[in-house]
Amino acid sequence: MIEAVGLTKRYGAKTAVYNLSFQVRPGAVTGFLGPNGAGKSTTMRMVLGLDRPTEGRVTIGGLPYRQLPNAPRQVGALLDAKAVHGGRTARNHLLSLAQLAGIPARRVDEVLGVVGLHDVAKRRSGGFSLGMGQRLGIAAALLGDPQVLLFDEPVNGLDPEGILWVRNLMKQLAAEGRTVFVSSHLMSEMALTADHLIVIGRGQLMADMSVQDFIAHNSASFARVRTPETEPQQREKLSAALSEAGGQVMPEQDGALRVTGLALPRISDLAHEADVRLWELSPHQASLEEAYMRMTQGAVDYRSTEDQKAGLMQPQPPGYAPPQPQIPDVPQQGWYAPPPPAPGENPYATAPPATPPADAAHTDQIKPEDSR
Ligand SMILES: Nc1ncnc2c1ncn2[C@@H]1O[C@H](COP(=O)(O)OP(=O)(O)OP(=O)(O)O)[C@@H](O)[C@H]1O
Repeated sequence: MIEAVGLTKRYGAKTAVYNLSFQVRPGAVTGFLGPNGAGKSTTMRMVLGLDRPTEGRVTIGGLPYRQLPNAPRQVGALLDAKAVHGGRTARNHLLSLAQLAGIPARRVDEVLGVVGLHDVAKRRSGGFSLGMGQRLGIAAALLGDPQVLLFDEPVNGLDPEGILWVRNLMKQLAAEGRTVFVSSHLMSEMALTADHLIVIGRGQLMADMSVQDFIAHNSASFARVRTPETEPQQREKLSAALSEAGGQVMPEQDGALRVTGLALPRISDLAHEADVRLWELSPHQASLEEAYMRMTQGAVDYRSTEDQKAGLMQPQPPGYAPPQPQIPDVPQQGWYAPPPPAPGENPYATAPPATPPADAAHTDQIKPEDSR
């Protein structure tokens, strides 16, 4: 288990990570999410003893990384796939790492097979594509058969098949009982890969909860209602009637109304009573990506001046507290090669969207999009 307590890192006047406390448990994939500059890499570097915390501490299995006996056999990491000697072959790169850590050479060939680089093992890594480089970095992380694995943006530069492969690899490693900590910008990818999420913004903890709970808390449902564009007074009339009945009504960019807090049949009845014609009345569910963007909106350092989603930030409801994670007790298994997708199978198929909770229909300033 990785445990951070009050972790803080300052670079001069810049606070990269502030008072961060979390646990990353074995037997699960924990996604580490945050916008650019949120402090994900800094946190991972502190976990790996590459940066010293200004305050607080972070331990792996109860010890700081630097005090772990034979650390490369206990902890594997991919931080920067480009940090390799480009003049060396893939095999020689891994061999040199293995020798430093006292790992037998046969393990090098094993991990080359696991990441699918066996055929290019004798090629210089300097000529590798971004995706091949990522695979080599993952091979290096797996070399010591470690119980704890950290991956910083492992799907960067990978094609869809590579992304699916990484997704399966992470899940398999966790199913073997390992601790898997993976950073990403992409909620959509993490929602498919991770069991648990730690979200940070400007170095501070914003959420620490299971993916299931994140979906339940954030996939709020709402209705879109549209009246004839030629009769704006109808829209005003409907808006007033819905608000009076306790709904939260917000205008959408295309002239429709976004309504939360009222069921669709009730909206229909109220429109009928107000003698307002409807051109659209449709159910929608906020996407997880939007919920994540809303959560981190106030903590984005770098934003385009064209940003369409500015102003979508909503505070968490009063008394909001993330629930404790539930980690499955998965027995340790041996090594494996992740199976390729079966012929004809859609390798990009996703899990069905989760059902929102009954009380999820609260005010949400987000765009109408379905799916996770
Ligand atoms: N060595 C350093 N010296 C000064 N500032 C730093 C240093 N390393 C990181 N920072 C700053 O700390 C903040 C957090 O950076 P970090 O790289 O940890 O974020 P991140 O979440 O990994 O971002 P990204 O998703 O863009 O990789 C940023 O503002 C960054 O500029």
